[in-house]
Amino acid sequence: MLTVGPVVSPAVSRALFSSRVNRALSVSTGLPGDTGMRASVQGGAGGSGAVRGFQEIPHTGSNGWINLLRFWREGTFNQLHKHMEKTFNMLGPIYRQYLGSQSSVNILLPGDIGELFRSEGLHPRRMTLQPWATHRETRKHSKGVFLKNGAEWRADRLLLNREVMLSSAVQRFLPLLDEVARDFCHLLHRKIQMDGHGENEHRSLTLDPSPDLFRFALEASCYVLYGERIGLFSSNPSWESERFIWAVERMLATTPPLLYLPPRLLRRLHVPLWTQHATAWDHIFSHAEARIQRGYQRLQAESSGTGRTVHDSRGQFPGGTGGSVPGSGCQFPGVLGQLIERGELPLNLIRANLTELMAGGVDTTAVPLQFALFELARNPGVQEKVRKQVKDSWLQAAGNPQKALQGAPLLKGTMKETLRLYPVGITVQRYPIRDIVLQNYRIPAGTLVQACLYPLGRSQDVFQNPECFDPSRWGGAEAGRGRSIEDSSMERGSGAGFRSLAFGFGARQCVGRRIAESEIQLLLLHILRNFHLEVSSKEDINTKYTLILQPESPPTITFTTLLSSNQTLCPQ
Ligand code: HEM
Repeated sequence: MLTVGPVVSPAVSRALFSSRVNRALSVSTGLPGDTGMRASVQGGAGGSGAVRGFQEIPHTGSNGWINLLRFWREGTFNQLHKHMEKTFNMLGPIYRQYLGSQSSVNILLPGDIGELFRSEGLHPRRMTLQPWATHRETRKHSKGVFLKNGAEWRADRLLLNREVMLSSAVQRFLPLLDEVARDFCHLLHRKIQMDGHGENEHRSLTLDPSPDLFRFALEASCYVLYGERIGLFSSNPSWESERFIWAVERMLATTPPLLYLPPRLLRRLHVPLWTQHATAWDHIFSHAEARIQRGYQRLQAESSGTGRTVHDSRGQFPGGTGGSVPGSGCQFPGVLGQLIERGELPLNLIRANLTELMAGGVDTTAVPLQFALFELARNPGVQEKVRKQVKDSWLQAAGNPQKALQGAPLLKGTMKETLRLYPVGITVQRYPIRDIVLQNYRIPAGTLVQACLYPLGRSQDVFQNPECFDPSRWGGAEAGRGRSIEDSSMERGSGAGFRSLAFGFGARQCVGRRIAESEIQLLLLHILRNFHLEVSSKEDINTKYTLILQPESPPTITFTTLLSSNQTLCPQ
C-alpha cells in the first residue's frame, strides 16, 4: 500500500525534509507496504495510524517516493545509520520513516524496544527482504528460516536450534572453531616471519587482515556446517571459495537499494542492479550446493559398513544413493551430517537452510572482527587488560577452549562493545501482534517497527560515555573490583535487558549466534595471546551500510609477535 502525498518540487521537499515535523503535508493513509496489511487508522492529522491525542508521530516528509529519490541522489543509502542517528537527534526517540512503498516507526529507547519485543507473538516477523524472496521464487529454490514465517518457520527453526543453538551443540563445534582460530594465528606468524621486520622474538608486520578474516570466517563456517576443512589457509586457496566471498559481498551491497523497489518489475526490465543481485545469489547457491554434495558423499563414504540407516524417506540429494549412515558416531559430522542423520528435515529444506547459514555466516563475523581488532589496537590500555585476563584464563583452562572463554569474560565484553558501536544489522524489526503504546503514541498491530541499534549504541541517554570503547561496561572485569560502569544506569532506566541486541531477540534471534560468538571470541583469544596490536592513527573509522555495517576502507593493523609459532601449538 502506497503512502499518498502531494507533489512538491525537490527544493521544497528538501526544505521540508529538514524541518522538524512536517505536519502540513502529511496526508498519509498508510501502512507498511511490506505486510500487505492495513492496520486500523486511529485518527489524527494525516491518519498515519499512531496518535497521541490528535498528534501524528514526528516524521521527515511523508512521501516515500520523494524520500527515496532524495536518498538515491544524495547517496544516503550507504549512510542510513548516520541518517537515523541525525533524525533521532532532530525529532526525539520515535519517528516515522517513509521510504518508497514502505513506512516504519523507528525507535531507540530500551524501554520501548522491550515493549515491542513483548508484543512479537509466537511467530515473530521481521521485514521481508523482498529481493531475496524474489530470487528464491524465480529460481524455484525453497526458503530457509530467514525468509519463512509462521508455523513453517517455527518447525524448521526448532530443528536448527538443536544443531546450532543448544549448549550441547556448542560443545560439539567449539573445538573445531578453536582449531581454525589457531591456524589463523599460524598463518599470521608465517607472514610475519616472511615479510615482517625486527628481532626474532618480536617481529612486526603492518597489513590489512581483512582478506584473511573473511577466509577465516568461511573456513570456520564450512567446518561447522560440513565437518570438513576447505583449506583456505593453504598457499593456494580454492578459486570457488574466493568467488563465494566476493558473491556474498555483492549480494549484500546490492540489497538495500532494491528493498524499496518492486523486484519483479526490475527483473522483467533486466535492470543491471537486479541482474547483479541475482547473479551473486546464483554463485552463492552453486557454491553451497557443491559443498553440500561433497559433504553428503563424504558422509556416505565414511559410513559404509556401519549398519545404521539414513532417514531418507522425505527426499534425496540428486546424485546421492541414500540409505547409508553418516558418521561413525565418534566424530562430529557437521550440521549437515546431524540433520541428515536425524531425518526430520526434508532434504530440500536442509539445502535451503544450509545455504542461508553459509551466506549469513561469513561477512557477519569477519566484519565485527575487523572492528574489534581496530578498537583493541587504538586502545592499548584496554588491549592489555583483556590480554591479561585471557592469558590467566588460558593457563587455568589448560587448552580447553570452553573453559578459557568462561574464564575471560572481557572477551565477551569486547565482542558486545564492538557490536554496540558497530552493529552488523543497524536495525531489528518486528510487526507487533497487538496495539502497543510507545512514548504515548499508539502503534496499531501490524505496523513495521524498527529498533535502531546504531543510534541506540551511541546514545548518551542509554550509555555513559558512549564514545568510549570499554568492554568492562558489560561486567567481567576482575572479580571483586566493583561494578561495571553500566550497572548504575541499568538500574536507573527501564528496559535494562534491551541494550545489547546485535543478535536480535527471542525466538527469532540470530540462529547463527552461538557460532558467531564462539568464532569471534576464540579468534580474539588466540590473537591476543600471540600478537600485540597497533594502529598508526587513532582517528575514527568511517563506516558504510551495505545491508550490514562495514568499514568504508578496511583498517590496517600492525601485528607484533609475543609468542613464537611453536608456542601457539602448545596448550599452555
Ligand atoms: C556477529 C555476527 C552476527 C550478527 C550480529 C547477526 C545478527 C543477526 C540479526 C540481528 C538477526 C535478526 C534477528 C531478529 O530478528 O531478532 C539475524 C538473523 C539470522 N542470522 Fe545472524 N548474525 C550474525 C552471525 C550469523 C551467522 C554466523 C549465521 C550463520 C551461521 C547467521 C545466520 C542468521 C540466520 C539464518 C538468521 C535468520 C534467523 C530466523 O529468522 O530464524 N548469523 N542475525
